[in-house]
Amino acid sequence: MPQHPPCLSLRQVRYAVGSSQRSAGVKEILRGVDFTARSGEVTVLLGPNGAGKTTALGAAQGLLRPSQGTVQLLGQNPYRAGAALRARVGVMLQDGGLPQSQQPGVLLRHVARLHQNPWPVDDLMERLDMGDFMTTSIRRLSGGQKQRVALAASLIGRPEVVFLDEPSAGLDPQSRQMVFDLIQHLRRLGLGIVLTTHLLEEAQKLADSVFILKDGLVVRHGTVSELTGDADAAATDGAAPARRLVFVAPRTLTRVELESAPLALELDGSADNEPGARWAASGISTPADLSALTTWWEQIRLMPGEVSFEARTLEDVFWEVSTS
Ligand SMILES: Nc1ncnc2c1ncn2[C@@H]1O[C@H](COP(=O)(O)OP(=O)(O)OP(=O)(O)O)[C@@H](O)[C@H]1O
Repeated sequence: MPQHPPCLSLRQVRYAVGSSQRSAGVKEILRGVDFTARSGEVTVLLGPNGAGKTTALGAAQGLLRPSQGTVQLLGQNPYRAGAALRARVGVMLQDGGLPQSQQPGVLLRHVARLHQNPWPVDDLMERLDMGDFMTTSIRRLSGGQKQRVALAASLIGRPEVVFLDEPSAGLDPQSRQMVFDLIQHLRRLGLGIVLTTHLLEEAQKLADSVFILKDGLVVRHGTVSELTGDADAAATDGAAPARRLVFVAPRTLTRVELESAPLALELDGSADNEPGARWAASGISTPADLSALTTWWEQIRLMPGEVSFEARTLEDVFWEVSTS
């Protein structure tokens, strides 16, 4: 399948603060970041607190000037570009960036008038179910309502690229689904969507491509399947990164039985080794590992109930990266 064209690229971007003259010295926040986002795709930037996500997005939007490296946003250097480029880019401001005394309807109609071909306010209002609070001042809105106003404001100018910072933080499941649907719609329209989130389940569902940042460097990137190992498994002879298998033991396992297990076993959410306890076997990456486990069940005459195989998730990958 042909790849979509890049709408944003960071190449070996470094960003340092401080001065060698000061006692604190120079602190390098970005240490050579490579990042690409494509039109018609959702690109998710993940990373633990302090990894450098906000700084990288600041460089991507032209708010910061990298100490080294290049940034191209819609083919231009965003730090040098003027209003014409800014009109083609949407940025979702966090709550603090919204004018608190305004009503959402007044704000969105005002912003719409600043653009040549704005997204119809009524359509956005409907897609984000904002009808009930369009005439309430922003100050009085709930956190989730403010989130939706901020999202609508970032889209009203029909940008080609949109930066969404935690777009569904604090939303109830119904509102979150609306935001999901809107993001899918934006993707179909061909926008480049750059998203940061701490909700890894959301990232897993939405992302075409994921970049994980740690200590100012991209430590992993790829599609969700590539990162969780599904793609490897399909491409090779079935070997994949280690997974977990959870089973319910209908009886207590003896110490001797546990010691003879071919793989590391641990209780999974059950407090005691008693009938009905859930056990997890980790480190399963080949059919031979599975076979060793079933052979062991046969040897100890155990017929487990509820066997389930847990696929690796983006959350597993994130934890591996964060704790390594
Ligand atoms: N101007 C600055 N001066 C000194 N340190 C800074 C500056 N800007 C950022 N930092 C530090 O750089 C690191 C990366 O910050 P950044 O805000 O980019 O991280 P983040 O990944 O967005 O974190 P979070 O998930 O907590 O928002 C942090 O340790 C932060 O304290």
